[in-house]
Amino acid sequence: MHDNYAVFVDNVVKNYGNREVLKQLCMKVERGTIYGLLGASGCGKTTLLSCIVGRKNIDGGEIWVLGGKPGEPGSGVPGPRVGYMPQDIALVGEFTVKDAIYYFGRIFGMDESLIAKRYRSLQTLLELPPDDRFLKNCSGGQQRRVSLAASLVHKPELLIMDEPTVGVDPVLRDGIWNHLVDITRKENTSVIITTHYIEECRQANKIGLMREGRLLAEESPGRLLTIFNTTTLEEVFLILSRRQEEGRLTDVASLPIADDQNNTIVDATHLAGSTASVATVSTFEISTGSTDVLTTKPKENRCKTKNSMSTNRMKALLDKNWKQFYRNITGVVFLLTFPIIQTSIFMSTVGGNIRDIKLGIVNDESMTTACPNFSPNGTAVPYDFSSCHFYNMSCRFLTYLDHPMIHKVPYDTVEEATEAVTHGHIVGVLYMSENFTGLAEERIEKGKDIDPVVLDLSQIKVWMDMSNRQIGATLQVKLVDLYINFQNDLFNDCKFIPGLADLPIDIDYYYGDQDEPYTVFMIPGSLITIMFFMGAMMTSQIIIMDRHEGVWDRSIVAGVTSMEITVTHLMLQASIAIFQTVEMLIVVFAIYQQTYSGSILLIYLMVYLQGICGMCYGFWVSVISTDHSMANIIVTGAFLPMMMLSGMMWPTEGMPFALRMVAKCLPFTVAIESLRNVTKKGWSLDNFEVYDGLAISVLWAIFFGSLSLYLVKKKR
Ligand SMILES: Nc1ncnc2c1ncn2[C@@H]1O[C@H](COP(=O)(O)OP(=O)(O)OP(=O)(O)O)[C@@H](O)[C@H]1O
Repeated sequence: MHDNYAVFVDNVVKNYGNREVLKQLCMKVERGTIYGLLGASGCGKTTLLSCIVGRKNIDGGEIWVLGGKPGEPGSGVPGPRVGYMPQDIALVGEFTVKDAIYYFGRIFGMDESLIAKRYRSLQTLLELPPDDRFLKNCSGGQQRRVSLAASLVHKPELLIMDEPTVGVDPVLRDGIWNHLVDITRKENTSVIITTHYIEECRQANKIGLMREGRLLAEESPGRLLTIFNTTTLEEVFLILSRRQEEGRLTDVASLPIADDQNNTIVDATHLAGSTASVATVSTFEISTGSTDVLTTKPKENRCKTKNSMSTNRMKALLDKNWKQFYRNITGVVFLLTFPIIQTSIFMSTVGGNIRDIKLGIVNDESMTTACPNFSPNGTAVPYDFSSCHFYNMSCRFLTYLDHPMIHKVPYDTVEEATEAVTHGHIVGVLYMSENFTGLAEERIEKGKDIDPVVLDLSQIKVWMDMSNRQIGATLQVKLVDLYINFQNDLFNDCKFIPGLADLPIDIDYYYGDQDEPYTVFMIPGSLITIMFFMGAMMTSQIIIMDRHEGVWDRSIVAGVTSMEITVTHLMLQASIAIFQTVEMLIVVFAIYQQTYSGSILLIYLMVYLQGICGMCYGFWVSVISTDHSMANIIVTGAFLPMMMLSGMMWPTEGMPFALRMVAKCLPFTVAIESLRNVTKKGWSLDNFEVYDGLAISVLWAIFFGSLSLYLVKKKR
């Protein structure tokens, strides 16, 4: 029975949360007819059409389209048997008029010459703007006409249009209606059209008057006018709406039902006393009235509707994505310069040598930090094999503080200097006592027999402001280093055994060295996090844009699969990521001349895979987000915790055990460690600790990708 109808809607219920929008709605659209769906804004027309084209799931009842249920084999949707013009323009702003029509033509599997032919005829029919005009530069009405042309290009069996004539010139509107009448007659096309202009529906074979999720009546316009004895459909609608308010809607069911065998349409225009479009309507016969048409088998598919991935559709999608990308110059500039800017900023700001730390000097021995005319020559004089006379040791030591990191600020007293620390003018105070030289000599002379008071006074005292730990700790380490240098040189002058001044612990380095800047530790983390979050941001934004513009839904109705859309998006972005990865590596290893030990190809692969992983994560974010703002919040909100847990700034060994285990499972904790193993240790894929970094990127990419595809299919 359902085969007899283009669309058969049976007791359909649709809820948005607790709100019932479609209430046991029934609707029958015979093949080869025009069905006008009328109703006030918000009554559920768009929802009903979305359910018919399979973009929204229903909560009750059944829908049959061209003999099958939407989304199931044998139905017309999704696929080229249906032409769908949604309420929104649902086209890519970066498309030209011609691109838009060709995009859908290709998706529908038409060959280029056929698309060209159809395009020319639609151009004339719909007075389309010039070929090369970008849609974003077209007026709303022009965009709507292009959108209509896109739904007509493949001559579908069923045409579903959500308010196609809004903002269209009356003459052109009349032309569109004439065309619709023409294709229903000549090609047996079935048409469902919603409109706010109730009276234009006089040319429909049947109209459905919809209110608050229900059809008040479903009848030919002429019969409605006769039954209610009115001159306009507006009046009919008003009468029915009042009856619904009064709870007398049952009366509608008792209306005389249109005789299916009645082949002649009532001349509605004549009844209305209007002259508009008389010719078309009065001579038009309902082709669906005849039994043979009602039972006609669906037309054989002119275009293939396979659900598997199709090369043609993939090509069309890739072409669309590419045009969307390169015609958006701001986007291109951003995507290609962002990695360079980010990496350069990181390299220039993190781990660099700290300079000019203000250190207060109180030197009670010489009463000045300048130590005028000071020369270290002759300040350490050996006089036997085990002794040495010292002169002006405080000045000698201060010469070692002539280092770019330290800016010496002289103070007369410790109190003054401490005051300066409390006001943040300096970060520490270094003090040497009045008899510093003598005490230093005694300290060396007496060794283990030294008086503890002398030992204490012979020390260089330093008070540090450690509120900025990084500066305080750096200065502290530097002071110890400089003191060891000072003592080594001193002992050398005294002809003591070389190395006596060294710490009694000899540290050698397998990988890296003591002076390696902090930047080196951070590089793997920064490369991986920049790449990951750039991929996530790029993908989530582009996919959400596609969804919001309605291009995604429209393409799906046209027969494109979610998998094809996703794969083609990822293909383009993965190509962009190839360049972005190259740029980042050039900045780090060529411009900033950081050294690396392992294979550069492996380094490249590890960073690149994190970009892919980020893209899949971005895809997931786009699926669970309702809009750009939500996606931004999720991506940026996750950035800090993931970065903290990644061990890029502080080793994971510093975390509680349970948290460390969680951190290790995240996408880039292990990946960063693996990358560090390659860059610093030169390890290859033979080492599990490199291999696991690659594996975790791939596994997370697969996880996010599959989860997103599942959610996309489920969420309708
Ligand atoms: N995704 C959604 N979530 C929740 N409510 C929704 C959603 N989409 C639509 N609605 C609500 O469902 C009702 C029916 O909306 P629908 O868009 O189908 O109406 P319509 O008749 O097409 O209106 P219009 O002619 O203005 O487009 C409206 O009240 C709308 O606010």
